[in-house]
Amino acid sequence: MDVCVIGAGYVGLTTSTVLANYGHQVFCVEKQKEKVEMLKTGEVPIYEPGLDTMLVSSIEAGNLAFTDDLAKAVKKSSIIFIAVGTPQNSDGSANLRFFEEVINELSPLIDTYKIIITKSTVPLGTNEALHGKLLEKGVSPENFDVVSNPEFLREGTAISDMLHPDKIVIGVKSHTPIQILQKLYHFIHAPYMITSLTGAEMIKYASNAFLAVKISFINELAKISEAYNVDITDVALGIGMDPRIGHHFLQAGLGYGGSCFPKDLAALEHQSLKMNVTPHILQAAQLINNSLIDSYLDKIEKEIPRYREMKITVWGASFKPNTDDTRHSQAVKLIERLTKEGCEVHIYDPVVFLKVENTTSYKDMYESIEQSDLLIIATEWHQFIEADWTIVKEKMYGDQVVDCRNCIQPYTLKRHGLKYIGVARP
Ligand SMILES: NC(=O)C1=CN([C@@H]2O[C@H](COP(=O)(O)OP(=O)(O)OC[C@H]3O[C@@H](n4cnc5c(N)ncnc54)[C@H](O)[C@@H]3O)[C@@H](O)[C@H]2O)C=CC1
Ligand SMILES: O=C(O)[C@H]1O[C@H](OP(=O)(O)OP(=O)(O)OC[C@H]2O[C@@H](n3ccc(=O)[nH]c3=O)[C@H](O)[C@@H]2O)[C@H](O)[C@@H](O)[C@@H]1O
Repeated sequence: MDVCVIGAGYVGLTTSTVLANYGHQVFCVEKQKEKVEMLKTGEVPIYEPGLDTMLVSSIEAGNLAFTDDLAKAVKKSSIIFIAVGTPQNSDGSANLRFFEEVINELSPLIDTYKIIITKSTVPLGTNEALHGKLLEKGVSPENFDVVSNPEFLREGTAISDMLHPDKIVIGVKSHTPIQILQKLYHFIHAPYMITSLTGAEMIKYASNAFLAVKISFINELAKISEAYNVDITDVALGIGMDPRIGHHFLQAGLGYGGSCFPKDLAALEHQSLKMNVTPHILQAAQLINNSLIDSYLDKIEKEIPRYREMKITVWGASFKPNTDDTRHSQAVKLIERLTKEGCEVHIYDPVVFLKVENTTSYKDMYESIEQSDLLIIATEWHQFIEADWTIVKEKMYGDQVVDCRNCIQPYTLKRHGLKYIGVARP
């Protein structure tokens, strides 16, 4: 099938590459010219394991092309994905500027039947409004169907998540496009969840909100557990054994970040308040998440009152392991706070070379801890969990390690003469 994907971010690139890899003819349209030029040579602007190899082989097979020419791509395609960003406005609402720009550019180009699929996460009612707008702009109703097909991939495992999702959510106004979508996704074996356009939008927000609430729940329990000298990792393991609860998203620590959870919770809260519904749980989840950096700083101050005069190394800058994305990264926020407090901050991340004023970034993990008084682990990269603690002990001046992700066994550090500070890990 001939497909046009608008937006070459995480979602657009993964969608384009996977569809092209399974035999579809894909045009990926990106408005940033330098990004297009880079992608044409097979260079991927983001760190996403496995994406570069699949992208290059799709280009070589002649199934994937990059362009900034929307008109050309739309003309050749019967299926159009919108995968542009929907960032956060200062009042918490979703900013639909990019989405609306696409609709304005797209509508005059629709002169034969096209399925317009929204992959971007958009507020409730956006796809209904899109349908109305296209009619208003004079697009013939026979020439299009709008589909809301939200994406559930995670950064770091984007390809595998897209190939093996637990469901495909399809929001429609009419059943006409469903069979075509099933053909498009012939290589994915997952149940279809068919609902209304707005139902699909809500499923997407609800999924992210539920996962974020789960994280804030375990972080609240971690605070209570700490007060009672209970190990939160035991609690997470214990409650997770109940299949109704499950083990996922019960890792206590510095909280959630990234390009989606913070903005999607804020957007859902905004949509809820707009309808005079107070979203107590969503508000509490955000409140807890926003308190976590302070909690760790209080903890550090309690254990090491002179920490502001110290040389501190932070391991981790990305919002989670296996990505170079630092959008809304709790690690970066922590680094910025430490710098503001006057600490001398040194940083190492396996893929991010962070540039923050008054900090020093390193390309070598062990070099970054030379003569450090304190080591803070802010992102649970595998390299940190598997660190050689003998080297760490030798190189550091101090002996304290703050594990903001509860990702290291306390006794591993103790065995090497290092002091472990986690949350609720007696
Ligand atoms: N990042 C993720 O893991 C996931 C993101 N989402 C949602 O998918 C959407 C996209 O997210 P990302 O891929 O992270 O966004 P992104 O911000 O990384 O990439 C969006 C791309 O679209 C391009 N763009 C903007 N306007 C354009 C236009 N008029 N024509 C052509 N290209 C244009 C931008 O230049 C940018 O390269 C968002 O709504 C997000 O909430 C959903 C699931 C996962
Ligand atoms: O809409 C989106 O963009 C995506 O948002 C998340 O994916 P992602 O942001 O890539 O990352 P996650 O693995 O969900 O982690 C999000 C944040 O939660 C934190 N987290 C996760 C799990 C946990 O137990 N504890 C915890 O603090 C991570 O460190 C990270 O900062 C969702 O998991 C995806 O399903 C969704 O498609």
